[in-house]
Amino acid sequence: MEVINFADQPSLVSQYMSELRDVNVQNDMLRFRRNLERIGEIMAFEISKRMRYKTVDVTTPLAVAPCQILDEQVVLATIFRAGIPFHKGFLDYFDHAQNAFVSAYRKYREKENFDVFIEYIASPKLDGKTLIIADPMLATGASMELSYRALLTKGEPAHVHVASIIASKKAVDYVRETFPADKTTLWVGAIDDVINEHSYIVPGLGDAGDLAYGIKE
Ligand SMILES: O=P(O)(O)OC[C@H]1O[C@H](OP(=O)(O)OP(=O)(O)O)[C@H](O)[C@@H]1O
Ligand SMILES: O=c1cc[nH]c(=O)[nH]1
Ligand SMILES: [Mg+2]
Repeated sequence: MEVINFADQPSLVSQYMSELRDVNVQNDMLRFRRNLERIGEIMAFEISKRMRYKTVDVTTPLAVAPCQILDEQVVLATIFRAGIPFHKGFLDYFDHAQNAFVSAYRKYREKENFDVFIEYIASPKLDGKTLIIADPMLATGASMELSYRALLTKGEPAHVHVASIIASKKAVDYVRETFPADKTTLWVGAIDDVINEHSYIVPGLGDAGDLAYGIKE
């Protein structure tokens, strides 16, 4: 599995990442959501460079111009709730994409132990398509794996791009073990070393869903 880490090269993504992490900036919910979106836009553009294009003739007011257009059917999947602004960034670039939505939530058995439940899925058929699954946080990797398995009930994608903003080292290894190596690419804004006893990424950024939409009960 190929892993592309935006932290390996200087770019504006680093600036947006610093604002997402910063306790003095991240409490501005509008900016927090917009930064998730902006990183989604940039990742969409970088992923688009790996896609297949075909040449078509386009009529301009003066003549016919040969133009390259996307020759893959993209499906943009996301995981509620923190995935929503990140997904929007992708959708603003892949405007002809189909979309899939999955809900995954942690149900705590006790303080430190939880199961992840998938309750909702809405997806088009996925056979032969390019699936991008966008979720800003990849902590244990459980939500991503279970969402992917739920999506596989809708068909077998030709390629899977897993897009995340912060991944733990453990989750990168987990995705490597559980996703098909020959047709998965993992895109991340940063990889952090630690996940704590509550399965939060450290240093991470905190609870992405709460920061984007407000604290839940
Ligand atoms: O890799 P994991 O250990 O499964 O954790 C990652 C999940 O945690 C976050 O969602 P959360 O469950 O907090 O729900 P939310 O988006 O509603 O805040 C995040 O958006 C991922 O879906
Ligand atoms: O660090 C983490 C882990 C899971 N979910 C989050 O929002 N943040
Ligand atoms: Mg959350």
